[in-house]
Amino acid sequence: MSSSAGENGRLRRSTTSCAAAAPFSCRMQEKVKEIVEEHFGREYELFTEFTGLISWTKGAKIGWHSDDNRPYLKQRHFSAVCYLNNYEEDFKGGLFHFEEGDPQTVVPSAGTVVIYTADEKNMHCVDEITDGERCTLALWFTLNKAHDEDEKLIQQLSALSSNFCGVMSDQILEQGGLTLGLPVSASSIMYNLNGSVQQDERSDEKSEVAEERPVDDLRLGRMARLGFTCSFSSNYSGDEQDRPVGILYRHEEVPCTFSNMMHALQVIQFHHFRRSIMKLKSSADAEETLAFSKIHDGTNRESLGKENSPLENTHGGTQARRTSEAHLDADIDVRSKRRLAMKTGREMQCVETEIFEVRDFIESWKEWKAYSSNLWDQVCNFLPTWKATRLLVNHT
Ligand SMILES: O=C(O)CCC(=O)C(=O)O
Ligand SMILES: [Fe+2]
Repeated sequence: MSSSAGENGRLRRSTTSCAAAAPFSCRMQEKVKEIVEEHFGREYELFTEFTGLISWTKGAKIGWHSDDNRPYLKQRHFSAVCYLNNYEEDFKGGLFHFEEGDPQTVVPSAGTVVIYTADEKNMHCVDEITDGERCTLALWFTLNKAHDEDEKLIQQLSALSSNFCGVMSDQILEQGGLTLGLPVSASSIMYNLNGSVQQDERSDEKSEVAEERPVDDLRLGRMARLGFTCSFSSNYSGDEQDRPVGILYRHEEVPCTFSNMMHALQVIQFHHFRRSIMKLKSSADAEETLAFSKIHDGTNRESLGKENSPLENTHGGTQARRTSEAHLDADIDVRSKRRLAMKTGREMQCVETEIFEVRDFIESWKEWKAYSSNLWDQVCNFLPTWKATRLLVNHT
């Protein structure tokens, strides 16, 4: 880990590994808090006021502001933004700038954390995202214990567990218990950084409406990005947040039911994530197969050149290309060839993401259920300790 202190009490710190990739990481939170405490000489004095996993997509930006620039944000004393992916590689635009001092510009890269005081000494902005998705974990810290987000979460989980204590986690999930109980993140209220009108009131500059239709509800907005919409049962009279929903993928009904919108979004996002992992694995397999085939028949794929790549052939190539493919055919089976195409062909990759298999989605739905059921068991397990210490600490 390297770090350098700048003027204005800022620190920019880079880690060599990306611990931030773990989505629900208390450890990450604690680590960042320690860094902030140490840098600002506030050891053991800070409480986490807000943690948000934030996705910035095309059109999103934030103008010059300080992070405490509203009366209801005055409890924010220190800010930390952890970058979870890479400028230029994963998204375009989205540079972070301080109005003055050093460093003036921060180039987001996975594992880098920028920390600064939340007051007007550190006015900053983020350039518009012009392509891709920029992912960050934003944290604000406070000296005021009354604004400790851990304590609020513990209270909510306690209330939930007292309703469902002793009930099988599976049944809780069936009734929507877990998704109902987990707090709707503040980010769904504060941020809708999808290129539609920016809802963050802290910024005086509103971003332009991009070509996407403005979606007020972040959950619906995120579903829409992945091709899904919600269908609501008409005969429901309860709280809107708890309304059971069905989903459609590109107007086709998906045969799964969800306790509420949040639950649907969780499964959809998990499915998306699971598919991307599967793709990565497949392409790694294909690479291995290819390497094996090179050893086996002495073919050097590089020397075949782009014209001769098997990918070209999947798009209907010339006879010459086919000949090269036939050469490779000796060792690469049809499945591996498809995988290889997925890895090397951007065009092909796009086509692949369009393919939606209901059976695959149901698999994700089941896996998510098992995951959240396990998570619930852990919450129940740790809750007594959390309540006693009034702190969510990592027990693993
Ligand atoms: O994502 C960033 O780089 C900074 C975000 C920011 O300034 C904010 O959320 O207040
Ligand atoms: Fe900010």
